[in-house]
Amino acid sequence: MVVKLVGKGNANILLQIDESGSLYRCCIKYSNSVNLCNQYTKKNHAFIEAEILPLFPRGLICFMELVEIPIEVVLDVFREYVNRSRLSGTDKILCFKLPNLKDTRVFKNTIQKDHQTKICGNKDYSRILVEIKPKWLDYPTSYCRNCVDNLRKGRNIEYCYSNLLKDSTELNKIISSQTREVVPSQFIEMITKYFESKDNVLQKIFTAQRTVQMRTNKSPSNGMTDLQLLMTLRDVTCFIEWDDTMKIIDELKVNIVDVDLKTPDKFDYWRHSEQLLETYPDKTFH
Ligand SMILES: O=P(O)(O)O[C@@H]1[C@@H](OP(=O)(O)O)[C@H](OP(=O)(O)O)[C@H](O)[C@H](OP(=O)(O)O)[C@H]1OP(=O)(O)O
Ligand SMILES: Nc1ncnc2c1ncn2[C@@H]1O[C@H](COP(=O)(O)OP(=O)(O)OP(=O)(O)O)[C@@H](O)[C@H]1O
Repeated sequence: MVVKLVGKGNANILLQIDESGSLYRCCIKYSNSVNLCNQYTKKNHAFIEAEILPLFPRGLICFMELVEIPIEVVLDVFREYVNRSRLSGTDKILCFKLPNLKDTRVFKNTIQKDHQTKICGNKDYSRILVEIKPKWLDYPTSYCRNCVDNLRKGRNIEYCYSNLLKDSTELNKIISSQTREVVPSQFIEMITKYFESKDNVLQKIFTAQRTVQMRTNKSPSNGMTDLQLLMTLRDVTCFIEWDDTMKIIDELKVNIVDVDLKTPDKFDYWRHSEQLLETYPDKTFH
């Protein structure tokens, strides 16, 4: 099978290399060295097992298996992102094998899309996939970190997932009226019930963020490690899949992805962002 690039972020590419229904998520963080990418992937896997999984109910973090693949298999795509890969003396790529949560052959219709929310549907809208990036649900500032950050980045996003956590009517702003015209009413009913429930994914992420924040306050000596973990929890993506056979909210397929270890070299970026946010004149409170 021809290797296909099915997703790309700042630090990873997602490849389809077989018909198994799985994807291979390869690190491209270190564009000059496959070895460094492999070392990071190994460390990242250990971090996810030791630090992330214990913070969440079983099954909520997307299942990821650490696997090795021969570099030849993916070289054609991979070499566009990681230079000199052949010269690094490495013949294997370490990556995560994970289920494909957004089969683009199925979810062909993009119904709504902005930086924090994507809603896609299959041909007849009997399956709907919602992809969200909720960001900072527990924030230490008096102002809302998400809203002010979106303002300073020039994004016109008029809702906030930290608001949805407190008030389920925020969903009226998140799911647009055009979307409501297209998707089945059963989907709207179920997703509304889901976000009204105390067990929704936002509550779980909030609890994880709060747990780590409190631990940091109690023993600041863990400083950088806990900050890295906290920043990971503030940058996750969630997939929520509905189909028209589902009767109760527990049947929704919910997965959290992108729970990668943040590296200490991001510290200056975080400090700089914090300064920009603190001095940003237009604050939002809720
Ligand atoms: O700090 P922020 O809020 O700007 O978050 C960055 C994200 O910005 P956004 O959420 O889109 O506004 C940013 O997202 P985008 O690239 O803008 O889609 C990344 O997720 C970045 O993480 P990393 O450097 O790829 O590990 C994120 O950096 P981290 O702060 O999570 O390290
Ligand atoms: N399991 C999955 N199945 C299908 N698509 C996925 C899956 N995981 C992620 N994606 C898609 O691939 C894109 C990039 O993947 P990912 O978020 O892992 O990259 P990243 O480099 O970590 O991103 P970022 O730039 O946020 O750091 C995501 O935005 C998402 O749309």
